[in-house]
Amino acid sequence: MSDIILETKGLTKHYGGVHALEEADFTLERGEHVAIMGDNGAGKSTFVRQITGVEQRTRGTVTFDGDEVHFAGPLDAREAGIETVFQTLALADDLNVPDNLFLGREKTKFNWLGPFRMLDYKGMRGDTMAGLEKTGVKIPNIKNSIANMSGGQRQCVAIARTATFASKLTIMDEPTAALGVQETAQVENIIRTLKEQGESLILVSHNMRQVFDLVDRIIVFRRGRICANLDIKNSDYTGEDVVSYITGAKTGAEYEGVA
Ligand SMILES: Nc1ncnc2c1ncn2[C@@H]1O[C@H](COP(=O)(O)OP(=O)(O)OP(=O)(O)O)[C@@H](O)[C@H]1O
Repeated sequence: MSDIILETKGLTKHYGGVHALEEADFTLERGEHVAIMGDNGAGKSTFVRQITGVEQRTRGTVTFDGDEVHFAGPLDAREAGIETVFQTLALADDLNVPDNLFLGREKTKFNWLGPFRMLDYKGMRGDTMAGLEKTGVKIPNIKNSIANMSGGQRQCVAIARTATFASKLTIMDEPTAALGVQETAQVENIIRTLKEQGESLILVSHNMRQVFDLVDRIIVFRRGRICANLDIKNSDYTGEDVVSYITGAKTGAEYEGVA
């Protein structure tokens, strides 16, 4: 089994004349936590959308868990083992926690009373509880609809999907952007738990403290291109260095010192 869980080569996305993503070469090792940083409009979300099947790339390759992949949509990516927590949470307000977690991939069981399969509510509740426990998320009552939960709780539910489905890669696009201090701390704790469990993670974030706290490596995007690859665990890069790459004051750290 290769140590690389995700690799992109020459990944490019043009929206008409807008070159949102240009020739992105990127690798993520199994169990590694990498942050993607960059100014507004730098191409971070575009990069995530090409990996998660939300959009079809203009060109380039994506290799996931050893296979070159062309996801037709987000469900395809999910089935392959990529769980994404988007900025817009993609949770259904009127549904409860298990229904949200299993939306689009409901668990069914054989119905002895008829010829059809039926929804396995008990099984889904059990798996939900296990997923929440694994990530340390505390939700008072999983049967409550999502609409009655705080922003932080909702975010935790979205993240708990990762543990429930034993995904191979979690991608979070600014998971704490809309959260308060306590809720942010809760989400960050879950990310630490995922690290301890060996989960691979891509974290899109503007929060320098958070990134230095949580990840092994920072990738900086600028004007659609990867302009820096900074191994922050094994070097003395500072937040100032990262800002210099984000603004373009510094250049030339693409895949420096990393295979
Ligand atoms: N559907 C689209 N159609 C046309 N242009 C787009 C589309 N989506 C993104 N863009 C453009 O592509 C560029 C990259 O956008 P993207 O959303 O990836 O940036 P970002 O780094 O995620 O920014 P932010 O931090 O603000 O979320 C921007 O110039 C944006 O206007």
